[in-house]
Amino acid sequence: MSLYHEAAEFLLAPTSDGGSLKARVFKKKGLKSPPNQLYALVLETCKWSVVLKDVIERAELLKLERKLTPALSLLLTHDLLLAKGGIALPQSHGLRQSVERHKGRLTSELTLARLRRKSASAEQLREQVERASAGEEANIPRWVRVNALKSSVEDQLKTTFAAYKRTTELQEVIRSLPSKAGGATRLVYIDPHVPNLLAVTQGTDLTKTDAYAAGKIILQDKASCFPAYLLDPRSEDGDVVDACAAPGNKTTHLAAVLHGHRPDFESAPQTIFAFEKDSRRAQTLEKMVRIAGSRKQTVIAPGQDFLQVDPEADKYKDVGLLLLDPSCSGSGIVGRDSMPELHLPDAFDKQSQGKGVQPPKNGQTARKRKHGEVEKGEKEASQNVLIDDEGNETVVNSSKDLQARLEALSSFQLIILLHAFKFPSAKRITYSTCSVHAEENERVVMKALQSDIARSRGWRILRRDDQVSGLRDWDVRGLPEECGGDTEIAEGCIRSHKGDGRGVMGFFVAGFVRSGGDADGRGGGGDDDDEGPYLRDVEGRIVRDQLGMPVLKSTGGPVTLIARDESDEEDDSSGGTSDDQATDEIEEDEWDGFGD
Ligand SMILES: C[S@@+](CC[C@H](N)C(=O)[O-])C[C@H]1O[C@@H](n2cnc3c(N)ncnc32)[C@H](O)[C@@H]1O
Repeated sequence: MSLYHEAAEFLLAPTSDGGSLKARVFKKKGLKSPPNQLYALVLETCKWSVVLKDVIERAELLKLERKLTPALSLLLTHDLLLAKGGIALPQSHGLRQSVERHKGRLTSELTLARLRRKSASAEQLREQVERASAGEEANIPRWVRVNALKSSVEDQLKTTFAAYKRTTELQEVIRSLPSKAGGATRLVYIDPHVPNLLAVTQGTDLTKTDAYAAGKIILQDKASCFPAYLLDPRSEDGDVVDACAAPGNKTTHLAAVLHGHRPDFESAPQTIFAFEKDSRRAQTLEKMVRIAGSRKQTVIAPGQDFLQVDPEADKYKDVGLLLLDPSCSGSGIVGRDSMPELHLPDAFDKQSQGKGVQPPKNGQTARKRKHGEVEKGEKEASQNVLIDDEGNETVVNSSKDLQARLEALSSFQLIILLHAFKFPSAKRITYSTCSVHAEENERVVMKALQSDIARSRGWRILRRDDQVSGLRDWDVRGLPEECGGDTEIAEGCIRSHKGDGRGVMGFFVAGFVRSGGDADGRGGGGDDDDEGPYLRDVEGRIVRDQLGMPVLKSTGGPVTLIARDESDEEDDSSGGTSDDQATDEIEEDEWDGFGD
């Protein structure tokens, strides 16, 4: 079967058959064509179908070539007029000839279609098509976290984004489109909430940049950066746990925040324990941590279920902070199925007879139809597929199914949170999901706060006033009605909504702190320890001796100076050079999709 026949099948299949286009193409067994090529062809044809339908109908292609189906005519015309290499079939191939012999007519119809759309150039028409097909992704810029372990915002503005124009308006970035003619329309914006975060014009493949290959930039949605920033790990906080770590966006962010908070004196080494139950995903985590330059301080436990970890074990005795980002419904993720609306040209019999919709022939339809819309007879009932943040698909036929799925997820999420409460020295925890459902968010928080373990160990919500400044200023908060009307808890919860103009995905994060030791009188952080081991003045500044060394609460004396050995801080690059990082590229979906 040719590339075009395989592509036609995907073009016409309802999206409810197995999730996103990407998932459907890449998971399909026995394909003859390379999945990358197939995916690009179907997606691009779909984007252009609104223009190409017009071109094909006006050129009467289906009247002149009776053997061509509407789907094949779209795919072949797309490649003939818009693909660099033209139609990917031998010159003598019948399908190729059936379209190529009308090249003159089709080309002039494309020009006329462009002029009808008031586009001054082919480039402008392309921009129009991109914008029209972008769906909910049209409201999102490309978020780029500059990895403080390897680079800085200043560095990146001078290098990777040197051709970009600075703007202070996020909306301008969202509306901008890359121009092939130059960098004039490519914009960069420095985020005011999360340190080291940039928003840039969508549409440029940043995974091809040196900075990406070298781990200097990480493609991560803004909201996905909230948990590590909210947890705010510092040198005095001890070890850190990332309980559900792959693919590693937040693990590497934790390392970067820690690095940014390094005191100017030698402090105890800190370990990030990164647990990941799924061994395959743990490999991606390993790769990401290595590329990001934090492999040395991260202990990865591949295949390790966090719930099987003993909080009382000696090696976790110094764990002061935990980041929990468990599996969730993924309902806040933007662009899970980014397939644009398909516009099929009318079949010839309809065009000539002008008699309304003709019955579909051979799986073709004779009218515009939306993806996922199923012709009667093709399938009895349409199914909805819920794709979670790990890409797993669950068929959800009714609201009852959805409720059952949410119940299962939220019970697991609560168990993870209660398990984290048990770590004896823990003093701060963040809990996050990329779900929009209160069942997985505020309701889990409320149940956790009401649990026996929370009460006995003194866990409470991290109040808005006590949060890091960027998130204190973020004004989208939890739902009071889901927090039993408790505004302190609702205000402590942080939400983000897709499509609200802030350019982010749907997300939720809450922080927990301990306000006392546990029933056994064991340490814990609590208010007394919130400020860490150093003496602070009334304004919260660390008290220093005459030489500028911080004074320890425990001894009343200054910290002993040990020269920092810079060589210890070198990246662990032994695992891979930037060359192999470039070829060994992490799939973008995994890089920023699951965890977002
Ligand atoms: C939402 S994803 C985490 C995304 C990640 N925090 C990031 O930002 O890149 C959830 C991950 O938790 C893992 N997971 C689920 N249950 C787990 C458990 N009990 N112990 C450890 N990992 C678990 C899943 O395999 C999945 O990789």
